[in-house]
Amino acid sequence: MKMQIETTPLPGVMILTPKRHGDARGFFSESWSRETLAAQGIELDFVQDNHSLSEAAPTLRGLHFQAPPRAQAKLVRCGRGRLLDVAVDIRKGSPSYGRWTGVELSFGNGRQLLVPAGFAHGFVTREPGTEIVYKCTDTYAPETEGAIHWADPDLAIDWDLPRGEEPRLSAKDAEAGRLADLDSPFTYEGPLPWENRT
Ligand SMILES: Cc1cn([C@H]2C[C@H](O)[C@@H](COP(=O)(O)OP(=O)(O)O[C@H]3O[C@H](C)C(=O)[C@H](O)[C@H]3O)O2)c(=O)[nH]c1=O
Repeated sequence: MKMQIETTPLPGVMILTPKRHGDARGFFSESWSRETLAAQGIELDFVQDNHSLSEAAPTLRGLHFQAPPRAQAKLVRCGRGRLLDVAVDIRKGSPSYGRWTGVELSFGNGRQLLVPAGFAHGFVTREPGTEIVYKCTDTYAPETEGAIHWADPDLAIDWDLPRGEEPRLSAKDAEAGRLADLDSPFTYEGPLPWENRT
């Protein structure tokens, strides 16, 4: 099996873990293959790869999204270090609207998180020098970007921060508003194709 596919408590958000072919040199893995995912009902065409380094820990980036028609699904993995990756359902009318899930991604566990369009995405790093790499199904469109505050009390995300430590943030993220004050540009259109297959 090339890719282990697991559900999370948040419908539509999936954990994809590629098989690592180990040998005396180290390992090889296919981190993404359109064919492998399509066979599981996950037909996504990625058009941009992103890579960011966060020097200090905890650094928190998010919660971000691009609005339709430039919405992005993302396939996220941790190239170096360790992070908690978080997705929030912001599709109006969704049975899981406003719910979040968090999964630890690390170079060690090789896990990847599939964040569908319609979900806000953010992460907090757990080691210095953590790198994140992720594929997106649309290109960068800053005019469509939206943000939700990482500590939105209605979301009540448990970022599991070290006691009393404030995360390093961008000014944009520090000033983000609450989901309740956002007219989300996303509307629930029913279960995602892969929700009923796994
Ligand atoms: C997202 C993006 C940014 N940039 C430029 C714009 C700024 O000059 C610089 C940093 O951008 P920003 O502060 O928005 O980067 P992050 O805070 O890491 O934002 C990302 O973090 C969360 C977790 C995400 O899921 C999104 O991909 C994205 O919003 O990179 C680009 O040139 N292309 C891009 O696609």
